Amino acid sequence: MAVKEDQAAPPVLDFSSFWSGDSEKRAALINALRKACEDKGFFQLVNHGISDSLQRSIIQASKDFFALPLEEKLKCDGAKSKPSRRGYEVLGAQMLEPGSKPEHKESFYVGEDLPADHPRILRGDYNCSPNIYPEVLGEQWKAVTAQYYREVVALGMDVMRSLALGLGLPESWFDDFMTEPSCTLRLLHYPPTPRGCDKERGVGAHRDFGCITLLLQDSVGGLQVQDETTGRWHDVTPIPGALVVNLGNLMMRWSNHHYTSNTHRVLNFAEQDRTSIVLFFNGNPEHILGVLPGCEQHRQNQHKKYGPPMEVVVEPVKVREFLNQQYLASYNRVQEYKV
Ligand SMILES: O=C(O)CCC(=O)C(=O)O
Ligand SMILES: [Fe+2]
Repeated sequence: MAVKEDQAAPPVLDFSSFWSGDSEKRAALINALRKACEDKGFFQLVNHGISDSLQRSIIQASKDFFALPLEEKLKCDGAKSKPSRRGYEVLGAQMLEPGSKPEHKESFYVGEDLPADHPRILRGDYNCSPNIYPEVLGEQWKAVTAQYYREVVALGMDVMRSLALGLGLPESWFDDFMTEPSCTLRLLHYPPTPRGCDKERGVGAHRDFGCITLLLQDSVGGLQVQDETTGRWHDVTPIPGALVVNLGNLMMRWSNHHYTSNTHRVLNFAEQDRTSIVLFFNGNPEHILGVLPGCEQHRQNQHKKYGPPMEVVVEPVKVREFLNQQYLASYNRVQEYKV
């Protein structure tokens, strides 16, 4: 395991202990996960079961797509498929940090691969639309994204089971919530972030909206997590083969701030392009969020002085409403942006 020089950087945890028959190792992992979730809600997982070759393939698939001419990418323009975001999204479409500039990233959204006549699509379920694929890249591209999607969603479910144990709940506690989960895979391309204006961002400072995020990054770097006590930014250094996992606001709210989401951003100040593959794991959109058992007492996060304001809301809310409000705000900011 890599020795980290930066003590504030997210811990690196070996997820194979979750599946091992060794109960001591498993308990030690659950304990380390719990601490990370209470502290910054950020950790890196190694030995998580997604093969190096699938990781290489999905990174390459992403690079192949973004290398296409703009007119080809625009054939996959997903702007019409809102609120189920699918397909290509141009540079500068989103703004997560109020007061920054529209973000210097382009992306491609992929959801569960359902046929157009699937009952969930016909019913108009939240985040259910047919995927849009770049025909020019053929069937193999589609197969790679679908396989990565399936494997990372399955891993997300096991991470949720480990988080349940960390909260003192049965391993299967989230299983109902995870039936027909609403998940979105986002391929992200960051050209070098322009210099010369301190408002430029690859992704502006934000906390994630949903339940958990599983992120595969290439070796370029640029992801930073904030110490919300001091305001200082710490690099989340790429570790070959590792997945960065972080908790979103949904998990923070549901756990009444026992588990926390944390502010992060991307500044690609390298001279090269950066690729990341992000899975937003959100659970069933119709699920109603109350407060998790054992978390009834609100946990004060008074040490958090930086980052977006943190509302403490306890009225039950549906997953899809909770997510939608946050997505809309991040896109509306670009509409309201004045140069
Ligand atoms: O690309 C990354 O490393 C992070 C992206 C991110 O934070 C997000 O999309 O929410
Ligand atoms: Fe994020």
